Amino acid sequence: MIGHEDLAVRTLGPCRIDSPLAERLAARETTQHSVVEDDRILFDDTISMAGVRGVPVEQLPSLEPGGPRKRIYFDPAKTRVGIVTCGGLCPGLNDVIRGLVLELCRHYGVRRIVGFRNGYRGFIPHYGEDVVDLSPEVVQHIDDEGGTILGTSRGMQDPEDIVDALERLAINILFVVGGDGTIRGAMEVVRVIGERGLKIAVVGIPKTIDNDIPYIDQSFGFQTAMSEATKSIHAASVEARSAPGGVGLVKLMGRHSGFIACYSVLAKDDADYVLIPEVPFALHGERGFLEHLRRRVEDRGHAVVVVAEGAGQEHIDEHEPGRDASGNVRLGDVGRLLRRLITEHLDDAKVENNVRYFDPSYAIRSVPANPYDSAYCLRLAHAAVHAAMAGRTEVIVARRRRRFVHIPMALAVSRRNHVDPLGDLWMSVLEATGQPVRFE
Ligand SMILES: Nc1ncnc2c1ncn2[C@@H]1O[C@H](COP(=O)(O)OP(=O)(O)OP(=O)(O)O)[C@@H](O)[C@H]1O
Ligand SMILES: O=P(O)(O)OC[C@H]1O[C@](O)(CO)[C@@H](O)[C@@H]1O
Ligand SMILES: [Mg+2]
Repeated sequence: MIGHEDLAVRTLGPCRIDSPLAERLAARETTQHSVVEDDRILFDDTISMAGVRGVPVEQLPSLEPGGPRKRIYFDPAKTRVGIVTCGGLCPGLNDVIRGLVLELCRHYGVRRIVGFRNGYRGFIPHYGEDVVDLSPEVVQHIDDEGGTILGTSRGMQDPEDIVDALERLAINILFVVGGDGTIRGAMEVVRVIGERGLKIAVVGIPKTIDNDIPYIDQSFGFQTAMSEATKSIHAASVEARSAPGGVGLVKLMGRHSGFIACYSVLAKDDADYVLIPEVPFALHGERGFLEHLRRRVEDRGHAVVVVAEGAGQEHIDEHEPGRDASGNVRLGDVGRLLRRLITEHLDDAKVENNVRYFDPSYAIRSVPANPYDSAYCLRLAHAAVHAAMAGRTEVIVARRRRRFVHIPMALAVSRRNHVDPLGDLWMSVLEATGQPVRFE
């Protein structure tokens, strides 16, 4: 069970400097829409969960609220900031970079901001990467484009080398934008910073189109990515309905978590089956997926199947599970497997079929953020700047139950966010598709 110690946020030291934002904060109080800096946000959100702890309300586990502080740790005029984006692309990365730079410059008066190129390798001398000076002029319109103007990469880098680079450039604050791997990397950087007795804040803005970071409502870019995915589901549905025995099969990203598959199917409400990593399924047999699909095609003349890339890995025998440069497991291609098996199964059963396979792949994550995600990215960037200027370190900023909070990095990587097979989301998917609870 999560306790106080899991939620404690590290700070570099006392905040002794008046914030340039102090005047704006004078009239703030905790309301339904804001939480003042010395209040706390309860971790549990049901009476039953809070009740089992059996402690008075002020002793319940709680999170530090995000947002501006009246007094800050860093002197803006003497603060130098670095920004890095790591891991896979995600809509909104440029919005986050832009938001960080604008908030730092315009509201805090920080003038020296650099971007490191191509993820953590941008710190390492032998790659020969330059650093990019980031100013409001440079970032003003970067949100019109997908991707990240800084570039990104996978692959391990030595945290000692990273901290060497921070020291060489006299960086006081490092913002890391990335997923679980990036946050683990940042924790290593924090460890070395501590060993060298440096006062450098490291603040993360969590990024993952898979939505697999825990304890947060939803990661930025997810809404854009799932909206893009609905286009392929629509196309699959049109193809399926337009051919005898039409089967539209769509494979979507989602290594360990099937959120994109679930939400895009709910948005389109055209799919008959959703297969996700969290819910294993049998392929063969009377109650297996293939036989159910055959009946559906015979009854209705067509079907649409959406599969998350991490689903059904146990069915892929010929696959050698290698790892990518960051150590992430390389998945077998469940989409191609299903395309073959569905065709064979319908052929064997003498059911006329036309299987159309869609793999939108990177197309869902390389687009610019939609307006909702852009606004979300900007607010996360603001929260990250407030946290860092107040000397918070080894934290990510996040929105949890619609409140901006600081979550210790260790907690953010302590587990993965999954679609709960017993939860509301999966229930909604089952209702929308009409598929059985299990294929067994
Ligand atoms: N276990 C780890 N320990 C230290 N650093 C790590 C670790 N895993 C990854 N990193 C660092 O973080 C970077 C990004 O990690 P990774 O490629 O796994 O992407 P990610 O941040 O998890 O994002 P995505 O959601 O796209 O997977 C890597 O290039 C590597 O430098
Ligand atoms: O960019 P790469 O290394 O091909 O990684 C693809 C993976 O990255 C993710 O988009 C997560 O960032 C996964 O959904 C996908 O499996
Ligand atoms: Mg990852």
